[in-house]
Amino acid sequence: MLLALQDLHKAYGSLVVTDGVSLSVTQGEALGVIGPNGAGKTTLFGLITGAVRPDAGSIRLDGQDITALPAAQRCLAGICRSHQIPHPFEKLTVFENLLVGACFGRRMREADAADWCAEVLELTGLLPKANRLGGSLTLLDRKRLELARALATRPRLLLLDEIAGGLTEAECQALVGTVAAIHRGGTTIIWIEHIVHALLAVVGRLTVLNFGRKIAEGEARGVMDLAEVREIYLGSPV
Ligand SMILES: Nc1ncnc2c1ncn2[C@@H]1O[C@H](COP(=O)(O)OP(=O)(O)OP(=O)(O)O)[C@@H](O)[C@H]1O
Repeated sequence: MLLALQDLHKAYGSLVVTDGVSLSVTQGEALGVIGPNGAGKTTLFGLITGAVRPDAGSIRLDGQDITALPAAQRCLAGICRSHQIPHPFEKLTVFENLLVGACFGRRMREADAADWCAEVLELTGLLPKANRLGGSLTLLDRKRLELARALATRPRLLLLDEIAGGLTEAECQALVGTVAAIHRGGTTIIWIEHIVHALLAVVGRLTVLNFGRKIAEGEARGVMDLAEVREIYLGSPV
């Protein structure tokens, strides 16, 4: 098992955001996470990356307890995420943005980092924009850069937070192709996404959260067909 979350709890005051969530991801798997706004999906990524400390429960990577490991150490261990709202280093070029990930997020030597970042630029379609400033990009390219920066850290476990939102259908399809290629390359992925058809093109398994609880999990299309999921998530009782 690559990642195992056991009975995680997190509350902000009286607001319970993560309520006894357990889940496991095997090496090479692609898992989708869906749920209504405020269900606790992004908080789950915070817990996995170390930005958010759980009130109770444990997180294991490769069987090792990393619950108390700081975020930077988890990145070095191979866990990296993208954020829902891209925040590139606006005054650095696209290539430099990636170098930061490779050199500081993974401590690659500069020459290795440059080679790897060139590969990531190619994979994410950003090669023609390598010398553009991060702050000058369109939404699609900012989203690509957000994904590319995470990838630059050479993660074993890549966490994607709503990367398809706000894109046109053609842009969304292009992004799906990129994520599928990353997955085929052997990277384990957990993807939070509201654009369900994009998610289903890549993930084999789905976890559904509602009010901080896991309410369903299993083979992706089977989960989407569950009456409870359709009612809670799609607002359409069957
Ligand atoms: N640092 C914080 N302090 C207080 N409340 C928080 C904090 N972080 C998240 N919350 C609250 O926790 C709840 C879950 O937030 P979270 O962002 O995890 O949900 P989500 O499922 O990712 O939602 P969305 O689909 O809208 O991104 C929300 O009600 C949010 O306002």
